[in-house]
Amino acid sequence: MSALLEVTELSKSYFKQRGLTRKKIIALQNISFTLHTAKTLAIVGETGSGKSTLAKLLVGIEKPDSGEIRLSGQPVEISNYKKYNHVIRFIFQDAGRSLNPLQKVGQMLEDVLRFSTILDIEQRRIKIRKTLKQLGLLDEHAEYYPHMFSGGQLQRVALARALILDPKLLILDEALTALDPSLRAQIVNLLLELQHKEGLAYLLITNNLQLVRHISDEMLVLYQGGMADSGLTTDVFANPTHDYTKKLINSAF
Ligand SMILES: Nc1ncnc2c1ncn2[C@@H]1O[C@H](COP(=O)(O)OP(=O)(O)OP(=O)(O)O)[C@@H](O)[C@H]1O
Repeated sequence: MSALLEVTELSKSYFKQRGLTRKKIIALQNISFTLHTAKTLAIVGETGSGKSTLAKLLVGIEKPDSGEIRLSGQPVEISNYKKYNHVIRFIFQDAGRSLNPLQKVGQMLEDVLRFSTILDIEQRRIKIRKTLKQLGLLDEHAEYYPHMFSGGQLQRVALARALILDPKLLILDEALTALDPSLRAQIVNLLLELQHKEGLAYLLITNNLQLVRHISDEMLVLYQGGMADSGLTTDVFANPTHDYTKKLINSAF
């Protein structure tokens, strides 16, 4: 069976203008990993290590300089966003608070379905109700504006927007960081339940090592754009090889 996501030798650099010269910044260098259905891979690393760049390459916001991304065995074509935005969805830090304040939740979900599916109006209505329910929200929440929700409910709404297209992979870029611990625990439980029921895979970008140890099957530690350590989470925690990983683990526990 081929992997859900296979990333091979991915590299990306940026150029920053400094006066008259352009400075090359290597954001990612030769990153490779594999993610299987219903599994969670954590990406950890200090600020500037390339975590967000990796997420941007995976969802097609940025183009790699070299390397390959394969989804279910097929190479991803960055230009064909609509084709695979069903498969990979992205949810970022404070996603709940970045929802359009002037749009009711039902309308927001309706827009996602109208843009990306061929469902008719009745099928869309059913799908919206089903998705809200899946996330522990009510039918009437479709009529709510974002400011009418609590923090935890808002995060669920953001998840509803990400999950309504039945993706196979959800990228969570510091998506749980701003939540208080009890709310985070609730959302983590919900994510694990969805993974179990729907076979969702998660790519979790975070520096919360407790969370990494709790929910990720595998982890990849980035250091200055390169791979410092990678493998089963239990193995990396037990036998970190790179000094940065050792420091990170020591400082967290
Ligand atoms: N659009 C850009 N133009 C120039 N340099 C960039 C750009 N985006 C990222 N970089 C640089 O690439 C490197 C990696 O950045 P990236 O945002 O991926 O790191 P990160 O690990 O996600 O950091 P953080 O945790 O702060 O978000 C950094 O040196 C950053 O300054």
